Amino acid sequence: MASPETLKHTSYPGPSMIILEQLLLPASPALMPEGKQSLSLKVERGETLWVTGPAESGKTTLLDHIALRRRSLGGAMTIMNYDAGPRIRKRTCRLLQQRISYVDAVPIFMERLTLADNIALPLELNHFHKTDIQRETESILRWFGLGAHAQSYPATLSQTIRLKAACARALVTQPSIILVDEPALTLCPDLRDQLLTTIQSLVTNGAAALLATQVPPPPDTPLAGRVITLPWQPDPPSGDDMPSFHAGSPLSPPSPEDRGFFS
Ligand SMILES: Nc1ncnc2c1ncn2[C@@H]1O[C@H](COP(=O)(O)OP(=O)(O)OP(=O)(O)O)[C@@H](O)[C@H]1O
Repeated sequence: MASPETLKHTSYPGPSMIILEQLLLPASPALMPEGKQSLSLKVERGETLWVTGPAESGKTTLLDHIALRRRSLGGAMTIMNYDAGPRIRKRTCRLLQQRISYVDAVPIFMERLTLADNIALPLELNHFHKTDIQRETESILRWFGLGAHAQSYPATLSQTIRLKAACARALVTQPSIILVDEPALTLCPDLRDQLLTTIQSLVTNGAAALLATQVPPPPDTPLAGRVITLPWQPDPPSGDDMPSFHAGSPLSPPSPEDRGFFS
């Protein structure tokens, strides 16, 4: 099989998947006097970070920045050892986005494609071989119990099924960074538990996950991790003023060549 054009883990040997240095994010003026906050943090390989906070505290905006969907208002961002700030090259941005998956609040589908074809799309964009695409797509459809909807069109499906499909599409490539916004974590308890269990396996293999919710995760969550609260109120500096969250060893992130994960 031709090797897909992707970022191999050897190109980012350090343990940090994400480094934010005084990244300027908006927040409701009702929460932050100037309507903005400055966030510095590191997220390591094999780490889960729960991003909590009230409505309009900047959770979605933070995920959008890490997904490289928004230009930052200021500060610096490094993703997998690449400068992901305003001067990021188009090619680097495209390659990083192939390793970042985002289950956003209102997932958008190609409405003229079936659910199965929508889920296969990230594999096609990563130039996987046809037989691999078929096998991986069928596996993840089964994994998320979406087999009966495989040939349906997204517009004909309920919101829960669309969110399930968005989760399948986000995870089919076994990404290095997984971002999940609130609805997939709150709409349906069964979906939430299955999603968190699946992400836990990817995190154990070295991925990093950021999950946004208004309320902190319950103690019995299948995906334990560090919790931060927005809007960000940094502690007074004490030597190293950047909080560094070390959880787990610097494992290699899962590679797209690892087969059968969802079988
Ligand atoms: N493009 C933008 N330009 C300026 N301000 C923005 C932009 N997008 C969002 N905001 C503001 O940033 C603040 C944070 O919004 P965000 O959607 O990140 O909040 P949230 O914590 O995800 O909220 P919720 O829990 O309600 O989803 C809000 O006050 C919003 O109005």
